[in-house]
Amino acid sequence: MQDPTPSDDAVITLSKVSTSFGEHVVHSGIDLEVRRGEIFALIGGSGSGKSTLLREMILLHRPDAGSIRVLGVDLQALGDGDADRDTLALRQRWGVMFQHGGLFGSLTVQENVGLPLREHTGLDDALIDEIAAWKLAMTGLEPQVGAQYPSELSGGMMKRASLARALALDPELLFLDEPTAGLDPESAGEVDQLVRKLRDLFGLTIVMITHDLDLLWQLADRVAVLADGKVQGIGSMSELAQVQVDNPAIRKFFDGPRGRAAHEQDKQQADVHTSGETGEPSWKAK
Ligand SMILES: Nc1ncnc2c1ncn2[C@@H]1O[C@H](COP(=O)(O)OP(=O)(O)OP(=O)(O)O)[C@@H](O)[C@H]1O
Repeated sequence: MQDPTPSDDAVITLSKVSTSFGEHVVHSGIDLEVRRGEIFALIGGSGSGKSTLLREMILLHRPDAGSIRVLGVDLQALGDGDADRDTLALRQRWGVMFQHGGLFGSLTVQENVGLPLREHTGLDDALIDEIAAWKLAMTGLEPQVGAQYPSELSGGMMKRASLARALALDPELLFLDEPTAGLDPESAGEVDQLVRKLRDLFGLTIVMITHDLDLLWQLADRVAVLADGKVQGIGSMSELAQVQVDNPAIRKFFDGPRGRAAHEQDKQQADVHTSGETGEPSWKAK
């Protein structure tokens, strides 16, 4: 299931990454690869080190050992801090949507979305506003939302605004931390479709952390399961569903009512496809 040789289209490569906090070992030799254009998910129980790994990929934390290459750049070779020119250049090639949005409460939505452009480009204010309005439209927000403050937004709108900001600099790579957490099923389904659309339209590579099994079955091309400091398995959800029988760490995600329900939905989808029916599969109607 796991591809042992690094492929030419690798956008992120982790090799023997180890991380500890004091005596607490979080990662002990993580190897994985994210390929261009795929939607790659990191899953694992609480405390398994998903967020730490994501933070390491975006230069917010340095591992104790091992190497991480992102977009062809060896992160260890970069200098510390934002003042380093290469670090700054690399940061501009990815966008991050944080779990709680990470929007500044004192700025309007449009100002939040325009912030990366103000920080990293010499564009004038009028052009920045225009680009920010376009990014908001891309994520399905009405133009008037730009004048609102984050506290006035619903959870789903907040996720969209945060996504618009992550897209501000036209990134090649997008990191999504729990993109559907805290959303009702309808809003979660809309975020799912939006992320898929963005990938298809712009060829983005997407790395996400999620506990949302529906999202995993519907959106993720490949999934890495973290447990006990290691990657326990990497593959499509269907592939993981096959191997979970022999691996208790992976089985956890398929056991329990939510896991079984999501798996059932996948099987129903397969049945719809093989029976030749057309239209939206039943599991889409959440
Ligand atoms: N800055 C830190 N200092 C000390 N310990 C930390 C720090 N950051 C993370 N940890 C510990 O590392 C472990 C992994 O944390 P991490 O947040 O990466 O897990 P996670 O898989 O994302 O969990 P969750 O699903 O609950 O968000 C946890 O035990 C956490 O307490």
